[in-house]
Amino acid sequence: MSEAFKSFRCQSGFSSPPCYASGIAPDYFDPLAVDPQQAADVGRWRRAERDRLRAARRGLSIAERQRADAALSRSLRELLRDRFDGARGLVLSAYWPIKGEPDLRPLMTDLHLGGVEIALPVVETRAAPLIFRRWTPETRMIRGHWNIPVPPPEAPSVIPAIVLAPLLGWSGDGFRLGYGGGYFDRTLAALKPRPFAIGIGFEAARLPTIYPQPHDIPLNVILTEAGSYPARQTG
Ligand SMILES: Nc1nc2c(c(=O)[nH]1)N(C=O)[C@@H](CNc1ccc(C(=O)N[C@@H](CCC(=O)O)C(=O)O)cc1)CN2
Ligand SMILES: Nc1ncnc2c1ncn2[C@@H]1O[C@H](COP(=O)(O)OP(=O)(O)OP(=O)(O)O)[C@@H](O)[C@H]1O
Repeated sequence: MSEAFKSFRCQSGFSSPPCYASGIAPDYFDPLAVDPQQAADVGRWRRAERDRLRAARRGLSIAERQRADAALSRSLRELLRDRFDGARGLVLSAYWPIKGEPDLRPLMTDLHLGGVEIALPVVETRAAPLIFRRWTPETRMIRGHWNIPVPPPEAPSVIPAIVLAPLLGWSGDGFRLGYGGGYFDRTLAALKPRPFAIGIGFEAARLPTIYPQPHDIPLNVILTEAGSYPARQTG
């Protein structure tokens, strides 16, 4: 018996299949459950869409961005007020904008001053769930994986109740296309209880579908500069 399997043995010493099943993490994602040909086709389509969407986003003017950032900040504030009583005392994971993502940093500061605990995602281990570190306007950021600015290791690690997920692409049924690392899906799959996930993106990045795969987890709501799309009531 391999070392890995030994650790799943029942207390009683029996090693029946149900016993193994109880030892497998409920968020385990089985790559063999996916048709490899279909997964390869979707992967190719997603890579092409990511390139197209990144180019389209680069084409937005400064004025269009500023209008979208202001509209998104307003509707996020309203959502937090209506659904979370303002989220005072809750941990909200935001993001440090890269590659033309909507910039909500002024709102991060306002929320912090209003008593919301702000965190930022950090890739600490590749191809693993993200961790989250506390951010305040005084935090001195360092360069993390992919050069994304992140809080330093001294910043306390926290578990968010609400997570903002920047969208490269999105669909009306609540699915997200990101940069292809699978980080948000892994993180939402691993966190118990699952945080309330809010997608933040541009209206123009809407797709008819992202061809959801078994690992894709829909967001609870998607906000764009043009509206709010309630995908799921709870996670
Ligand atoms: N501003 C911001 N911060 C964020 C995210 C985000 O989308 N936006 N993330 C949201 O998740 C996490 C970082 N996401 C990442 C996603 C992909 C790769 C990456 O290495 N991409 C490879 C392709 C990977 C593959 O295809 O397997 C590449 O583009 O070369 C890195 C970080 C955490 N922080
Ligand atoms: N829960 C999971 N467990 C294991 N692997 C996963 C999980 N979720 C996603 N992945 C892997 O990550 C890869 C990329 O996923 P996907 O195309 O959905 O990325 P993405 O959501 O656009 O990326 P990101 O969230 O980093 O911006 C998938 O091919 C999948 O194999």
